[in-house]
Amino acid sequence: MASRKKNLQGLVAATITPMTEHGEINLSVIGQYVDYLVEKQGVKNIFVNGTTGEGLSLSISERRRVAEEWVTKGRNKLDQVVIHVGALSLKESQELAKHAAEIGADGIAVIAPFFLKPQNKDDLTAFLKEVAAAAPALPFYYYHIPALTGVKIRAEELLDGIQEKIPTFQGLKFSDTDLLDFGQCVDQNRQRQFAFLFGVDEQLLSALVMGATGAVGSTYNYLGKKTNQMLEAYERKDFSSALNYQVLYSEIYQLCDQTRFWSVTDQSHHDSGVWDSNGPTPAPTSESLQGVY
Ligand SMILES: CC(=O)N[C@H](C=O)[C@@H](O)[C@H](O)[C@H](O)CO
Ligand SMILES: CC(=O)C(=O)O
Repeated sequence: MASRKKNLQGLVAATITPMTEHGEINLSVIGQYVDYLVEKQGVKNIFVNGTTGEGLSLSISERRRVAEEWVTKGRNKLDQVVIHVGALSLKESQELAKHAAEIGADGIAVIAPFFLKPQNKDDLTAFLKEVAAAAPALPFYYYHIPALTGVKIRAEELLDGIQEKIPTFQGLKFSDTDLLDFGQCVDQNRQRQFAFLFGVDEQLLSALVMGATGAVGSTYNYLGKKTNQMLEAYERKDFSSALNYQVLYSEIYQLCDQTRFWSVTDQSHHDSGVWDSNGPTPAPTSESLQGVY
């Protein structure tokens, strides 16, 4: 069984992967990055090697080293470190899951295989189950991001009966704008203590209404403090203040137009003195995530 740590809740920053100007992972700034998130942004949970961290553009060995460094530097400072271990190869995904358990991560997350894709819920569940089984003591999160994986199986359908197949299943990271699907996931699993982590930062307020228990996102790297204020406003039912915070995101969105969200995170870390330069990204592409959803 998964160790029943307290549920993952609140904000989770999807970390970017620092690189040197020569295209090597730059582990040396991760300690400062941890301190910055905790002290300046009030964010104590992280999601490593995901979309923002460009985990799928890193080699397996790089992913292992990055994960290890975050866990080591986050010890006694961060609440939870979740490692994304999804890969096209089941064996690689299992290797990363096992490694996450060995280094003492707090959970693993997996996206759907996105080239030769599972065609139905049973295929997808079978893949996830095999990965989860490689780390039987770690909480397991399914990372639903259909706009990027192309796997459109509804999360609500996937979650139906999932705990019988995957006993370590502990939650969903939902990166999609289909709030009907998200709301149904929450509603149909009220008896289970799953984490429902929303992943479209600019729509978080709407997802809170639908029952989100937390959020994972790239913008919490630099808007963590502000978003925590939005969560507090929501808690005290001050919806007009909460909305003001959410509206801020449309400005960020404009800033990100024609660029990559990584660049914005990188620039904010640069301005805050977390590092001098992030250098190139792992894959020499210029793809922008603007308009993914
Ligand atoms: C595709 C992508 O990167 N999604 C991130 C997490 O799921 C979000 O944090 C977005 O970066 C953010 O919501 C802006 O669209
Ligand atoms: C946002 C997020 O969760 C990711 O970058 O994977």
